[in-house]
Amino acid sequence: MAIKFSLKFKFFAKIEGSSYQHILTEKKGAKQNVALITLNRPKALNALCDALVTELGDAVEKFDRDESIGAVVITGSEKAFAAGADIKEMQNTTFSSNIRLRLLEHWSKISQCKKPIIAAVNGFALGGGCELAMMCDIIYAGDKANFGQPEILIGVVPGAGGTQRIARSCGKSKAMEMCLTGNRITAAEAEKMGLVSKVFPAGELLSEAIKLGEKIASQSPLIAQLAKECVNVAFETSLQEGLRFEKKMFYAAFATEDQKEGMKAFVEKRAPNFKNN
Ligand SMILES: CCC/C=C/C(=O)SCCNC(=O)CCNC(=O)[C@H](O)C(C)(C)COP(=O)([O-])OP(=O)([O-])OC[C@H]1O[C@@H](n2cnc3c(N)ncnc32)[C@H](O)[C@@H]1OP(=O)([O-])[O-]
Repeated sequence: MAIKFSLKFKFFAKIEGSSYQHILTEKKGAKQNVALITLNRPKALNALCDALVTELGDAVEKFDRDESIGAVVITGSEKAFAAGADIKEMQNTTFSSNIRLRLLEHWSKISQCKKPIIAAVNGFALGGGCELAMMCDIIYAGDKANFGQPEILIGVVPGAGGTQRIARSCGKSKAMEMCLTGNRITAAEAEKMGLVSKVFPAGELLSEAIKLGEKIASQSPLIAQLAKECVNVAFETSLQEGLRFEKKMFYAAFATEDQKEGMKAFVEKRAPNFKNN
């Protein structure tokens, strides 16, 4: 009985976010349908230590399963979104311990989320921080943000998608320049090269990101999930395969009640009332 109670309590506490040490979680927006996860390790500029990434993965997974949530926002502080993986924690690991302990495997929980994730980036987004932002679906940046893959400066290569995601979304030359020099780019440059969707004054960034989350959360969650999957397929397959996949998803949308409601509402000149069905 006692065991049952404590397990139940632990589960509840985690959902509320109170048991997390390195992140804060809350629900935002007029309908409380946007999850906000704030990286909160200020002394280390939100360096992504193993414990932080484990908590982040756990929170993302829980919000992904929470039917009241339609979009997730991940942010940091005004000084740093995240200054990279934790160098102090990594410095003495070895090739064999990396394999044995499956280093970085749990980072993939973020990109496996079915719901749309928005990165709201102020300050440094370096190394693993830049890679974390790129695991999200949309990046909004504050005007003082800067992005970079400085791994080469400390004798390693990016390990959580930097070489692959920059190359795919911004082309070879930009990816090579960032990964071979470790140079940082400004928010304006990141916007110009398509890494970032929009740039806002730093103080307005979070509210804009939440507003975007609310807009996404007001759509059918079911259809938003399909749309996210379709866009992601573009990064993983040929154009013909991607077009075929998109067409199948388009056909499949007609099996949902939300498609019927969406089109009916258009014809009746009213707002749709999506049921996630
Ligand atoms: C995931 C797969 C592959 C990814 C690999 C990577 O990401 S590799 C990493 C790629 N990233 C990088 O190479 C960037 C490394 N960071 C920097 O270059 C600079 O900190 C800065 C330019 C971001 C800010 O300069 P600033 O003068 O404004 O601030 P400051 O320097 O005084 O820092 C304040 C405190 O934060 C600490 N801390 C900061 N970052 C990390 C970290 N990643 N780790 C641990 N700790 C870190 C710093 O030690 C200090 O604590 P201390 O010693 O006082 O107890």
